[in-house]
Amino acid sequence: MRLGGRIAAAEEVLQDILERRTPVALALRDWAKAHRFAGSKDRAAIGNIVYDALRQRSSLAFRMDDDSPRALAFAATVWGCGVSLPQLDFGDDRHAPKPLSDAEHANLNGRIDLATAPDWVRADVPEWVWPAFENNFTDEAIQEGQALAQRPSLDMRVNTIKAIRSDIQTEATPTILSPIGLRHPPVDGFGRHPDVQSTADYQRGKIEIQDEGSQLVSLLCAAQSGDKVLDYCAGGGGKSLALAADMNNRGELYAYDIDKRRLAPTWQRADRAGASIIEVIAPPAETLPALKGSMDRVLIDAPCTGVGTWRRKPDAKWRLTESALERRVKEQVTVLDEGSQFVRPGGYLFYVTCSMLAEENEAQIYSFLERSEGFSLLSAGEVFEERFGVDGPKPWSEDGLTLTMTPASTGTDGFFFAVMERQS
Ligand SMILES: C[S@@+](CC[C@H](N)C(=O)[O-])C[C@H]1O[C@@H](n2cnc3c(N)ncnc32)[C@H](O)[C@@H]1O
Repeated sequence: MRLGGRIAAAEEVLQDILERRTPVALALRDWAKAHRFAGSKDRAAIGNIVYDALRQRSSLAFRMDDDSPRALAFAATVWGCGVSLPQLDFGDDRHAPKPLSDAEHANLNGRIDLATAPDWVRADVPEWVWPAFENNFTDEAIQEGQALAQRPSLDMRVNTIKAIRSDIQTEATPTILSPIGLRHPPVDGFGRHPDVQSTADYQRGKIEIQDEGSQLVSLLCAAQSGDKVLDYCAGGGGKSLALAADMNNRGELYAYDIDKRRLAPTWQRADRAGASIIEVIAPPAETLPALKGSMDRVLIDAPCTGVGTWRRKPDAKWRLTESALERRVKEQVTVLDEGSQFVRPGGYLFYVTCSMLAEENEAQIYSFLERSEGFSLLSAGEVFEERFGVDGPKPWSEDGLTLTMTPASTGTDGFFFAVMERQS
């Protein structure tokens, strides 16, 4: 396919996403199925235009004075993928979109200054979420929003049950904070990340794909060999696998989730990683109640809005609603109340979200501490410095105790982390 055909295809996919609310990955897959002639480079280029358009939807629409899929596709091609204006002369390409109008041309040439846009537009954060961002990040709120609208890196965690970082055959470079992370930087232009899953190291379980932020929160749980640990919202087992490695595959590690289907890949993933200490507890979870009050560590990786992952799931940013946020907040209350019952006196409760909204984070922890007896909040900042040193990038901390990692501050996905000790 030539450039014109790729832009037209991106426009079609964006239309599907914006008008029919189709999730981005599904829309791209459906398009590829219906257009089998498109090669892998075409699919990558179309994907980049579409993802960039969604990441920066409000600022691109402002600069184009138009929020149509066509305007977004052209804007993302130029400002996201680095295509120059003369390249947009499609000549005889009959699959190309119709030629640019004078106004479109002028806008792509920078006629409208983004500096004149409202802050939420410059930050590419939905207008209704913006007050929460400003409240959290004050003078740096625009920078934080903009960092969430950039392309992400592809991070891997070295599975220390099977390998050390220097064993891995890769062009990826060591991550700054995580001592067991490797990173492929964000791709440029129409590029794509290497297919990590087809490498021998991946297939032998030596590496997992896991954002550095997710690695860091798992390491911050400081799980020790021989501990009894419960991963209460284990999902597909990403953090359970990281905890098992940190425990040197010794001890007891239970992976529970209310959703059986989400848990399902965990058995196979644990097998590949050699993480034999993971015991999956799937609903109806008859063995779960017997664990109450006996865990050294309980991790609650709570259901959340996923604001911190907007770089990877930019369609979720524009789909998020206040009622969805309210639902998540209620679920967080439930998982905290349920999961905390498993901590033994003297044990630790970890609360993690991949959100950057105080309502799901600090506010959730403070309300838990008020309604439940026997837990006290410890300083996650001290643990962070102990594990990752004092010289590297620093997360945010509103209260000096909990931590919020963000793309702008730590170069990771956004993650909130709090640690509490159960006294009695
Ligand atoms: C953020 S995801 C977990 C991701 C996972 N820990 C990982 O690292 O891949 C949150 C999970 O919480 C689960 N969940 C929601 N309500 C729950 C409840 N009441 N009890 C247990 N799990 C719950 C969801 O099914 C979802 O899989």
